[in-house]
Amino acid sequence: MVVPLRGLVADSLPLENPQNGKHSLIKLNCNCAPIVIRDRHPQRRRHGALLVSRIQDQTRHFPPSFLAFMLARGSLLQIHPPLTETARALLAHFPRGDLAYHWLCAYIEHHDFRKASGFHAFSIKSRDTMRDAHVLVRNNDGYLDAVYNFDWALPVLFWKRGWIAAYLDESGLTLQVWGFSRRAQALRDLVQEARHFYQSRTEPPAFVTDESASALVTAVFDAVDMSATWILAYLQSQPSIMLETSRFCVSTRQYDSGWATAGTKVTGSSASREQVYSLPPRNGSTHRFRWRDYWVQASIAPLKITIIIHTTDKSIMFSFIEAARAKYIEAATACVNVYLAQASLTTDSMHWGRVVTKRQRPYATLVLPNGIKENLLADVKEFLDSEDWYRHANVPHRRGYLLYGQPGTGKSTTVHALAGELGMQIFFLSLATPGIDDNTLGDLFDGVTPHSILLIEDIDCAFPSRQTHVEVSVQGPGRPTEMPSPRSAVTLAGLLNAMDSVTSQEGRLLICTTNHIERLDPALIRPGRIDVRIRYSLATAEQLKDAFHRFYPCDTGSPAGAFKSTSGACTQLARSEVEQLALEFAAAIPQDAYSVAQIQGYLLGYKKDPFGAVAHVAAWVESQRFGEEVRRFGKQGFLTPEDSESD
Ligand SMILES: Nc1ncnc2c1ncn2[C@@H]1O[C@H](COP(=O)(O)OP(=O)(O)OP(=O)(O)O)[C@@H](O)[C@H]1O
Repeated sequence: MVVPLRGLVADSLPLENPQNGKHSLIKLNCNCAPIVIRDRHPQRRRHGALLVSRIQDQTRHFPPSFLAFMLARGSLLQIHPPLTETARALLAHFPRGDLAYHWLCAYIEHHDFRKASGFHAFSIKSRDTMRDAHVLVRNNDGYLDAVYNFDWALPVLFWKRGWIAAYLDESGLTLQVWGFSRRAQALRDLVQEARHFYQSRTEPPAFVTDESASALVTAVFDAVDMSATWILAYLQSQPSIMLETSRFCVSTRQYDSGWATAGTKVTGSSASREQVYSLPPRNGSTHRFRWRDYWVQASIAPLKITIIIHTTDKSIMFSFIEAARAKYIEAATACVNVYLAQASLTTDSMHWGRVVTKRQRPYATLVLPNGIKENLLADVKEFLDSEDWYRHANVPHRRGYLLYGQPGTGKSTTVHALAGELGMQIFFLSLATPGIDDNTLGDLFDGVTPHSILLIEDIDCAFPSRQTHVEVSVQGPGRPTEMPSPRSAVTLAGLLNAMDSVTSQEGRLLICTTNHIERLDPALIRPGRIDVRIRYSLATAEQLKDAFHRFYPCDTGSPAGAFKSTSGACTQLARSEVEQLALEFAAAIPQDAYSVAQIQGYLLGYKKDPFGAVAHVAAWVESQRFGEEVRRFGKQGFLTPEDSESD
């Protein structure tokens, strides 16, 4: 039998009888010549003839490339016999990037691969280089897995309650469904099945680009925004990310708490102590991982992180972000994150960038005169709890504190301990940081997140106050006559503006520290800007005793609890003994003469030896006095500007 069908290329192909699965050879002799079908079985010969006539009939529904393909691979000859004249194809188009497009592509690729014959086209790569892997063949032997990339240059024909032809072009995926009836149902079933397959598959879906992911829920996180920090930390906690990538970025720098505690922390031992290093996701990398029931793709670029979740349900993205945030906060509760101002890579602006993580310092370890730390804590708590009151009273929900006094008296330590106690983060601002001026200062104030502390240390160093200008310019001989030049590009007016800014975050605490309150402009510390001032003095007798107790706890569980006795043996001291020693220690040191930092420095020389600390303290005090004398004596000939200021 000869059927004329021009323009198609074919050869000897097997014909499968769908009834019994048996094959017979059909000779298609084409090449612009009539097709010849040879089969000894009259039934099948008739069937073959019918098929070929259908080919002609359906030609208008198929793109030429599809027809060529079907003949080339023999798929067309597998068409089920009950295809009749009345059968018409149902056409369904799935635009590129639509979610159903992803389901169907993945489903067809997966299933077609499973029953692949020699006519299928695949490109095969090692897993390491894959960008759009469709079918992974796992070896689990530690070597790279093979990846078969389905080649969509050729259309696919398969049976699913009806014959379905699928082909891809620029616009998306087109399906043609044939059957006597219920073609729409066949299509619906296919889409549904593909969806289930997609959701439950264990292999990651193909990488998607921004355009092809238009239907998927996508979120972009600005690298300088705090949320990017949560996401990065969260990504690092996903073990599958670590499995998939073989290119690591290794860091011994202590990133933020999330990264340090997020599960992929790697520790290696050095001779003396354990070194911790982390493997943060690399810039320029893209990762796919399973999150709950969804596939997530994360692309990390220098300026942004893009998260694409294979779903159309926005609430899944919100849950993802919330999970990242919660995990970050949970990890951060054991630490205090200190954010530092950083210049932007692209613009002239500054933002809160680098994060330094500090171990929490228990608030109880603060050694301050009676009531100071308790009052401060109560005041801050009251402020944080009275947001509603501030709103109703139309007062900006902000509070300013000034901690002032001698160096080493615990001002910075207080802020650190307070942040740890209340689970707050610190935004540390040094007004002398290059790049910070009146313009960028406002952005930094605005960028402080609610429920955080904005800490400006040594606020007096940034610019001399109006009073200081006068004082310094009337100094006598031997003193610097010119005004000290400002060390910050920020002006007093700029700082006052930033403090008063209406856009500045609500619920933030501003804490400034200074060693020289007298140098501050009164406008800077007026109520409304600075509401509470706390003076830090040199150690009182009470603080001396407290400092001693902190060094030599009576708690048996504490690693610092075993001490050398007078005989040199290791022993545990009774509370009464420590109290007695603390009294002796405090009595030997003059009050208001030394900072807690100085006392701490002395006690560090007697870490396990409270008796030694008490025995040698008088000599230490004497040596300090002597040192002071020498310093004064030396001043006659070697007076420095710093010395003159401290006088
Ligand atoms: N009141 C204190 N309570 C507990 N520790 C203190 C206290 N004062 C000082 N220290 C200890 O001394 C060291 C220096 O303290 P800190 O930096 O808080 O002082 P400071 O007043 O901020 O000094 P500066 O004005 O020079 O910045 C810290 O390690 C801290 O442990």
